[in-house]
Amino acid sequence: MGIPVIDLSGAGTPGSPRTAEVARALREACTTSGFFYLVGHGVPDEQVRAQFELTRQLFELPPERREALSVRHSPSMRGFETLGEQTLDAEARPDMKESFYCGMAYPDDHPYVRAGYQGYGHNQWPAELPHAPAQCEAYIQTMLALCRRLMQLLAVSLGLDEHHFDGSDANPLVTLRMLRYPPHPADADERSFGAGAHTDWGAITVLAQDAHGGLEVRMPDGQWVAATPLAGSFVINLGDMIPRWTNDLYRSNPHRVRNLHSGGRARYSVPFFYDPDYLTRIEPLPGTVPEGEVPRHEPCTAGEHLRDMYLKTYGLKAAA
Ligand SMILES: O=C(O)CCC(=O)C(=O)O
Ligand SMILES: [Fe+2]
Repeated sequence: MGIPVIDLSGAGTPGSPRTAEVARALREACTTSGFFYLVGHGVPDEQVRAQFELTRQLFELPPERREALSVRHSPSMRGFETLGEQTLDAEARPDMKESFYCGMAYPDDHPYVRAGYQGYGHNQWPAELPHAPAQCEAYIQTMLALCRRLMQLLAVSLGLDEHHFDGSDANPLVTLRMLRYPPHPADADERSFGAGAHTDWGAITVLAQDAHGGLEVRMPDGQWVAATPLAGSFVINLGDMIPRWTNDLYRSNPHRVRNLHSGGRARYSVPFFYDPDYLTRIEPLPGTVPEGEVPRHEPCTAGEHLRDMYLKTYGLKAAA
């Protein structure tokens, strides 16, 4: 079994003619691989290309500048992280990737920032790249609109009203990450990864990957399958919040990265992580707990769920 391709054309807005057909394809993907390629999404190639160009520029900044803008100096986890700073798979070596995190900017007097909710706050931008803030903000808005549409299609795929999730992201908890993977070292062992095996934690991830490949997905039968780059597509996957929301009907499958196919060059990727409002309740959706059974997960808020995951892979201390 491979990673399916879903074509969003003709289903891009509520009530559009292919809505039911795309929802059926989504249900199939979400109950099996939890991953699919999305084509016909309407995001201009040029906008994605510009994000990769910016990613390259970010990692060309001198190490001392990246250190000055480290996530360690940001209460909202925005900025640079260096090689080895995250370990996604606790059994593996630290990840061989560097990244830059940014997100929607929330002002310091926003109630969620004042409450210290993880992930809400301002960004850290390098002054050397003055176009970065507006460009990333535009990309985030494009991705947010796409994810809102995907949530509508997910609702239809679950037999719910198309607008069931509308309004669940009054203060979206979204993260744009730009990643650089150095070439896989010749002396790497079986515990060396660009990104160790992990599931994503949030609701939906929209990944733009470059043409080199290197992402691998574990299918329900345990096989690792390459997410071979498909020009013009995004790789979409569900994070752990969706199984929690669907009583494990929909899957968040493990994936990992090894930069093995780039001919000794760096690999770049740009994932966007979509989560609803920090305070959105994540509990089984109507119709997902079979008659006579008890829910498989404790209810929580989206924010509580994410905070637990960050603590796990960064060894951060719990926020007071
Ligand atoms: O770089 C990739 O292809 C995947 C990155 C990833 O899985 C993540 O950041 O969660
Ligand atoms: Fe991931």
